[in-house]
Amino acid sequence: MKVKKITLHLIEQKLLSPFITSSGRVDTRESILVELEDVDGIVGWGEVVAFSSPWYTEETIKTCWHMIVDFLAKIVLTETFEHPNELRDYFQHIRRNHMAKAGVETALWDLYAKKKGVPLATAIGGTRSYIETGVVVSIDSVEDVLKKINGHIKEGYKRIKIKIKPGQDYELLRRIRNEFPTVPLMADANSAYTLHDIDNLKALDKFNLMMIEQPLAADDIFDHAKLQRELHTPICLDESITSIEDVRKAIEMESCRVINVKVGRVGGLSEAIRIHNLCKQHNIPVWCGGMLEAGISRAHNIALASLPNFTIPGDISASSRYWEQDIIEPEVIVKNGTISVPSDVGIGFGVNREFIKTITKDFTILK
Ligand SMILES: O=C(O)CCC(=O)c1ccccc1C(=O)O
Ligand SMILES: [Mg+2]
Repeated sequence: MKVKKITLHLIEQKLLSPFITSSGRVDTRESILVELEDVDGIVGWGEVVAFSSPWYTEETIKTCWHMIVDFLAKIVLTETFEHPNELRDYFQHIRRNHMAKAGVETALWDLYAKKKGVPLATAIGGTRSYIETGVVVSIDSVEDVLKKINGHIKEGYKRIKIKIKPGQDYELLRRIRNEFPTVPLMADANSAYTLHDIDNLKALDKFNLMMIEQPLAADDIFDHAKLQRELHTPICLDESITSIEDVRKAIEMESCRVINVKVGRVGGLSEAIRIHNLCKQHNIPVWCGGMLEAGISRAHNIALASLPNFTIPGDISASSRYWEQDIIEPEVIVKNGTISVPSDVGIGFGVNREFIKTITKDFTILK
């Protein structure tokens, strides 16, 4: 593959409803769409999933724009690639900046699959034609959380994830379990607790949660190992896992029993696949996390979740969960809690350029 042109599209869309976690709130969502065009005129699409402010990781839309324009683009435009895995080595001397790298790398994967004439899911070794999926309810009043859960169960989602924080945990979960005693349920704390809260966290064991996601600090695997020894509920790591090396250490230390894989957080699909493979060897189930994304990242997630060790429904909801209109065609629909893995080449969805134009705030062309 020889890329001759990179177009970055900075888009902004309003979420249908604000998304609130213990560490941040999102009302409008900026994203960078990465369009790679090769010498034969074939186009691959990626999406940078960083937020406008650094509440979830240290990256922002602006740092990603800077990284791609000033460092990553040059590598992609200079080198010739046989396979997208090679990009990982070229990017190695640039530290971190995983979401910027992933935006470019996933576009190269789409291009690669299109040139091979196969769906992206096939190109990465996916084995499922349908994926099971869950949905996330953000922090809200107990009454509204119960109402939303009820709606999502009716929509068919296979698993409900709620956001918790100190003071909005025990009572909320008690009320949820009262009304929905058997629904597959998990809680995501986005690092809102410390080991001082250990008794409060142990008290949540009785709600039969599938897992508790990232209770402790975003860069920690040491305290999580201590906590996991005290909890019956499996811990799932999200923020703490930024690479396969983090996974190796977390498994060895027994810091968690489940891992949330996000392509952007770990720097691309190649790293996500390696993480999937390592977890499979160690019988650690994985699931695909979400980033309130637009359709291109959603399509990459669907392909990723078709790998065999993605055995737990992920945060890959329907386009209509967050958007009035998605940037891809057709939009992603959830039927009986499942999404079908597309059989068209590459990401398997069309990209709606006309709609993208109407939500574009800035763009740049790099050659
Ligand atoms: O539905 C989604 O896209 C995922 C929602 C979600 O939980 C989330 C959204 C943005 C940033 C971090 C997280 C998280 O998994 O912690
Ligand atoms: Mg999380």
